Formats: sequence, C-alpha cells, structure tokens
Amino acid sequence: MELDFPPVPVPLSWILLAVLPVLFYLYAVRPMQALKKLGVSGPTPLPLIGNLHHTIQAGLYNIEAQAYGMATYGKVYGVYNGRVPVLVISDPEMLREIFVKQFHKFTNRAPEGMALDVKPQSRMLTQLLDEDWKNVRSTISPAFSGGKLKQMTEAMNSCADLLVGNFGNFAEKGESFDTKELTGAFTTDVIARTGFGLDVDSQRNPQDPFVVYSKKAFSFNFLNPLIWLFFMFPSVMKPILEKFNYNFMAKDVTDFFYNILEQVMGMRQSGHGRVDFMQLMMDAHKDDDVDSSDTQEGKVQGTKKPLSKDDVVANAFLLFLAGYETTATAMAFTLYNLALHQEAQDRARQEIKQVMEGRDLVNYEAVHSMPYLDMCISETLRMYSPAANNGRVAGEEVKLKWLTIPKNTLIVIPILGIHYDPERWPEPNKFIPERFTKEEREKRDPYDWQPFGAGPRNCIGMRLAMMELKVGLAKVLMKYRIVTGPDTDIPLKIMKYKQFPTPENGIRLRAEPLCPGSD
Ligand code: HEM
Repeated sequence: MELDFPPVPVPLSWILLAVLPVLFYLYAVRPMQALKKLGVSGPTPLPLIGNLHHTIQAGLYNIEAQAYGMATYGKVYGVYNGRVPVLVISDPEMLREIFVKQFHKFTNRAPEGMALDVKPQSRMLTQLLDEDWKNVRSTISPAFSGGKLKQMTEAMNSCADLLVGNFGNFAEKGESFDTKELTGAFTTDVIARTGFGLDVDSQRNPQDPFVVYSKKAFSFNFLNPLIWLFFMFPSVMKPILEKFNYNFMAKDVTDFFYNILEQVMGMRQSGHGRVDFMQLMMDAHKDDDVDSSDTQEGKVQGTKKPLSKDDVVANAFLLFLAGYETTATAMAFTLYNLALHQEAQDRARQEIKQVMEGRDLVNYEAVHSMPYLDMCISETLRMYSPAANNGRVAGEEVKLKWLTIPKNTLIVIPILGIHYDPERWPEPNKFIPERFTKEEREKRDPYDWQPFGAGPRNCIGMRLAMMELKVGLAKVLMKYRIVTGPDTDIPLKIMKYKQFPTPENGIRLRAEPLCPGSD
C-alpha cells in the first residue's frame, strides 16, 4: 500500500537558515585556511575579521609586537587583514629575492585594485604600479643625483643656521625644548627651499601654514572605522569610497598643497626659472643626467616620459611630505641618542670640527668625510626607523625556497622586528654606533638594516636625507652640547597608534653653549 503524503510547504526562513551558515562558512571562514595551505603558521584568525583585532591591538608602531611575531612564528608567518592573507617575511634569503633578484615580480607595494584611486595619492610614486612607476621614478631620479645635491648645499646650510639660532634661543634661557618641533621646522624649510624654491619661514614662525598642514597631513586617524571596513571588504568599500571621492588625508591639507604647488607650476611655466626639485621635475624628461648610483643595487630601467600636471603636483606633494617628517624624526632621535651618550657626542663633534677646519659650508664633500656621525645616524635609524614596515606584492605566483607565494599576495617586511632581532643585533636596545664601522657593515647581511627599504624601489630621497641630517647635526653640534634635562623621558615612551615613532611627551632636550676652543 502506498502512502500519499500531502506536500508540506518549506518556509523561506527555513531555507535561509540552512543556506546562511554555508554562505557564512564560504565567505568568512574558508578564506582563513589560505595560509595553512601554504604551510605558513601565524596567530589564529577569527572569521571575517581575520587578525584585525591583533593588528588594532598592536597599533602602527610597535617594536615589541613585531619582535614577538618573529620570535613566536619565525622568519615567515602569516596574518589576515580581514579575509586577505598577508605574509610577514624577514628571512634574509627571501628578502634578497623579493627586493632585488626577482624584483620584476615584486615591483608594487599593493595589488592593483587594493589602493584607492583618489587624487593626489593615486598618482604618487609610492602608489604607482609597474611601468607607470618605472616611468615616473626614472623621471624624478635625476633630481636626487650627486650634482643636484651639491647645488642644494647653500640653501641647506642657511636653513641649518636658522636651526642653530633656534637652539641658541633655548640655550640662552636655559630652557628645554621639544626637539622634533625644531627639527621639523628645519626639514620643512629645507624641502620647501631646495625642492620648490619657496622661502617658507617655519623656523621663525611655528604657525606658518606649511608647518601646520604638514603636521596635519600625518595626523592620520588609525582608529577611523572606514579604514577597517576598507581592510575587511576592499572590493565593496573601494567603489563606495571612490564614488564619494573619499580621501584618508584631510581635505584642507590636500587643498592647501594642491593650490600652492599649482601656483608654483604656473610661475615656472611663465619663465620663473630656478634650479630646484620642482623645476627638475618639470624639466626632467628632457634631462639626460640620470645618476647611476640612483639605487643601492640596481638602476631603474624606465623610459622617461613627460609628467602630466597631475603627476607633477602629486609627486611634489609626496616629496614634500616624505622629505619633512621622516628626516625630522631621524634628526630628533639622533640628538636624543647623542644626549644620552656624551662620549659618542664628543667623538662626533671632534670629527666635525676637524672636517670643518678651513671650510665655511658643510658641503657635499664635508658630509662625506664624517664617518662617525654617519655611524651615529645609522644606529639611530636602526633603533628608531621612521618606517615601521615595508611592503611588496607578488605580481605573479613565485616560489621562494619552500614557499609558493600566490599571485597578488601582500608581503609585509617587519623593519622594526628585523632591527631588534637579537640574532642580527646583539643587545638590540643599546645604542652602539660601532655596529656601523666599515668592517661591521661588510660582515652583515644588507637586509638586516633597512630604514630606507631596499632594491630598485628603495627610498629615492635617501641621499638627500642623509645630507640634510649631517648638515643640520654638524652645525648644531659645533655650537652646542646637547644634554638631557629633568623633563627628558628615559627611556622614551613611543605611542603605538602613530605612523612614525612619536614619544608620548616629545623628545625634551637642552642645549648648552660650548666654550670657544672646547671639543
Ligand atoms: C630619514 C629619512 C627617510 C627615511 C627613513 C625614509 C624611508 C623610506 C622607506 C622605508 C621607503 C620605502 C622603500 C621601499 O619600499 O623599499 C621610502 C620610500 C620613498 N621615500 Fe623615503 N625616507 C626618508 C626620506 C625621504 C626624503 C627626504 C624624500 C624626498 C624628498 C623621500 C621620498 C621617498 C619616496 C618618493 C619614496 C617612494 C619611492 C618609490 O616608490 O619609488 N624620502 N622612504
């Protein structure tokens, strides 16, 4: 006998209830297996958000968190930015492949489609991709040649004289100062003058709009929920943010720099000729003066193409910002280290005085004759690298040693972790300039020290920064002894939600005039 059951209608809510967990699994849980499949370990991710909770907890600048990651999971480990797997690599052999040997597969810092296509950032060298990047990089590179740096000497020296004057004002009153305020005003003046021919007087006027807007450009709010939504759902958030022309940098900052730089461009086109970055950038495509020492380990093989107006303004803006904050930070921390280590300060001063005998200007040749000062700066850049991380993306599937990296995988290079790795740097918390003697440098793997990144896409402004640092430091140290005071934090408390190393109470130091004839 056959039983005839009447059809039972299944409510839609039941169907959804059955399908939703499957969809949730496919969308939020399954992607978290990607790293395991590659044989890469790492902190356990949560569905949907991956390791973003760890990232938020660690912040942007956190030496301990990076050192912990490397010590716990090794020289290759993985985390998830939302659902996106990211490899954290500090293995020296792999870094050599990524930065140099297979650079053509790792040219970019972010996969196509991951970065927001909003101006001016989208046309900045830092964000450009592949051929586009090569063209702009090879066009801008001549602006950083040795010849061009020599032409900047006088402007740098006169900015350094104002810096010395500012130290003098505090020395006279016997007051302490926030060192970064002074070095920030110095680097703003240098980049404005040498880069764009603008006589900005930020050293005498801390309210100068250049200072105000440069500072604001870096007051990036790490806890902005839109950043995190963008990380978690890049393909959904990107078109929405682009539709509203949303920019993570404040609009008044971009407007200010855009207007000024457009004005400068307009003046130049009407024959206001000067020899500086801006002019070189506008003329560079006609210029054959490409410096063969442009990069540490390889020259960029780009064809020179004229830059569009957007390119010039965007990259002028970038050079201004990149040149100001990083160098000011490096200079302030070097002075801090020298204040804490008077014997190193004395030795640096002695060297500077010897080199400067019979010279008026701290010129290109002089800065290249100060190896000890160079060692102090290099050790400071190890301890307080302005950049916490570097990044590259695999443009195609690549096999490195045992690891197969899928196309479009993001790779993070933990600069701070590498700089504090006790295997590479015994007693990493100690300031030891002797780590950077010629002999020590030659013994060391080049990827153990990378405050300026590495390979053909390293920092384009490295030599300018080193020159600026030495000119400023040499001038200050010839006149003043830099010392700590009762309000100097030892050790410094670095804030983790800032992009660059920023001590909670600033770097408070004092300057004491040197007696004539003293070392
Ligand atoms: C102490 C000072 C500085 C430090 C520590 C520093 C650090 C860095 C780092 C780590 C990178 C990434 C490199 C890589 O991906 O391998 C970089 C890139 C860059 N830096 Fe610097 N920088 C400094 C000064 C400057 C100055 C003075 C300028 C220009 C005036 C500049 C302009 C740039 C530009 C344009 C890039 C992007 C290069 C590209 O994508 O091709 N930097 N910098």
